[in-house]
Amino acid sequence: MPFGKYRPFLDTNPVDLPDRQWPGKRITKAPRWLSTDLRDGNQALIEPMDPARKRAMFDLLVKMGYKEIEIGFPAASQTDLDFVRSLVDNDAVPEDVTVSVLTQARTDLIHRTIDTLEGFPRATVHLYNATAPVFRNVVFRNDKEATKQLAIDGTRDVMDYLEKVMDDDVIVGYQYSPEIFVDTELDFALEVCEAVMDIWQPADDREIILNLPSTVERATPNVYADQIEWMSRNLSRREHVVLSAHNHNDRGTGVATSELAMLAGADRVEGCLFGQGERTGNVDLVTVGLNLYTQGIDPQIDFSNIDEVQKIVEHCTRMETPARMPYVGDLVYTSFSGSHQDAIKKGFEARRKKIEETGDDTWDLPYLPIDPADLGRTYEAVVRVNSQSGKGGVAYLLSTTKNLDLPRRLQIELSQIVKNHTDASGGEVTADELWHIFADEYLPASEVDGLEPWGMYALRGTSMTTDEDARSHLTVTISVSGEDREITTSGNGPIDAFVAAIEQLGHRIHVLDYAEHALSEGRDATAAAYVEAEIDDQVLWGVGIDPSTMTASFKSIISALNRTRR
Ligand SMILES: CC(=O)SCCNC(=O)CCNC(=O)[C@H](O)C(C)(C)COP(=O)(O)OP(=O)(O)OC[C@H]1O[C@@H](n2cnc3c(N)ncnc32)[C@H](O)[C@@H]1OP(=O)(O)O
Ligand SMILES: CC(C)C(=O)C(=O)O
Repeated sequence: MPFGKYRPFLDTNPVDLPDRQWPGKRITKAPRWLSTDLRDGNQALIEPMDPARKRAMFDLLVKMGYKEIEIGFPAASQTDLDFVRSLVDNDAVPEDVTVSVLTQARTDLIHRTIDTLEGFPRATVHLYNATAPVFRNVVFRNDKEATKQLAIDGTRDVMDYLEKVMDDDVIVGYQYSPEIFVDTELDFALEVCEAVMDIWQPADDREIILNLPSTVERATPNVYADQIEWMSRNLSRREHVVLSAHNHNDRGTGVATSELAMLAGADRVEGCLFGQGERTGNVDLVTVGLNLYTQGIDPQIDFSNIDEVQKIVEHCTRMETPARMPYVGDLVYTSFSGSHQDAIKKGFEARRKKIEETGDDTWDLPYLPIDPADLGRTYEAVVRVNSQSGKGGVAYLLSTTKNLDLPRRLQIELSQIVKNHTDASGGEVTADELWHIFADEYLPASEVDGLEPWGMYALRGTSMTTDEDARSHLTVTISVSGEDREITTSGNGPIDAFVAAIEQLGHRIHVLDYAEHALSEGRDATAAAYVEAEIDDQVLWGVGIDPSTMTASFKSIISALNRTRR
């Protein structure tokens, strides 16, 4: 491949900042956010949003807490213009939300854009022109002076027209973007921004937003951070400047670029939900916001129902969210692989214990950087089982879906049985399928839908008394190949007595391990019993489930016994 035709970005765009400060900084608060879903996001859609979709997107952004929303490029089309007007006509903009509209630096477009703002109590006019060399040379065929003049004239046009048509009580802010800031010579970008400020005259209560886009992402994020810090240090009237980052994702590092920009002095971040936008998209506001959240910083945005956000965005944009999309993709809280599942299962157990014992709910779970529950996701999907899974995953799934708390060696035994299935099918075993595999193997007499009862032995009835020496006297009816046999025995406890009954059927049986627990609470509680037994030289587990703990334990022995003959 002819890589020689590309040049290192820093060869053409060096940044002289040997004493850069941003690497030593920390992000401590959320930036000001601007959502450009309805503008940069919308202009990149195969099918731009219709009015109903735009309104659904706008309402979502408001509900999530975005306070600055770019609602379109009203001079672009009647649809864009009608939508802007519909927000005023329907009184849809809450008092604490400022809408923003984009325009090129062309007088007719500026006038048309400002005309659409009639009736808004507050708004931002956003003007852009390209300042980068390739645009100056190829697109505009302008030199530096003419390029700067376009920005100056555009700004003056905005101010003059606002003065002419706007009521005094309307608050109109101003945003200027030198397009492809990253490709523009830094001193020239600064010169243009200063010239724009000379016209706008930022002051107390008259801020200016200087938005410095990586319109096309072309270098590593540290280079953009250097550029932002350089601008932040060199801009005059810095206290009246809102320095804004507008990052695209062409190299796949849009999020890192915005984050480093915050370290470097950006006060504001523009982007789109789930990274919609031109080409590879604008920076994903959800990821940047939730990255802050996972550092204990309030993003000031409500992500607590991420699935609803996803549903509405997918409806509005007609774009699907990839399964690996940070924080929202279908698979991002899911582990298939054994060691991950094992660690997650142990992590959840340790967390439960820590909260019970100390009340400390600090999040510290292996492989899960965020608590899925915070985003409205359930834990159910956290662990899924396929041929890469181990005992931990299988046990986790049975524990979360059926409350079964399997002893460790039973987990190992079951995991092998499940592996045989996954190796044969090659695919995933759902929680339902896992339950069927488990029930078919360990609950031969179960009434689980779709399973045929099987096994030579079945428990039909029991009656037990205990004498004053605590000896158990048991009469038990066991079906043997369809024929009921009543056996009377006694022992040092119910299990001992039941083992004696099994021995009367001609088996050698020795109980190695036993565990039981309640599956549910209350008067109709059910119990699960697990037994590991050596029966006629085979060592294996049995499981019993019954409202009576004693019957559950007998069923577990019958389960193991049947399994020796399967
Ligand atoms: C990086 C970004 O995302 S910027 C936003 C981009 N978004 C969009 O373009 C979506 C909306 N745009 C549109 O609907 C149309 O482009 C319109 C209505 C704004 C203008 O349409 P047209 O008048 O047909 O012009 P067209 O889009 O072809 O623009 C190219 C002309 O505008 C000039 N131009 C481009 N950008 C700017 C600007 N920011 N300021 C001033 N002039 C500009 C070009 O130099 C070119 O001039 P020329 O015709 O003299 O060569
Ligand atoms: C208009 C500007 C901010 C833009 O969208 C870009 O440069 O990507």
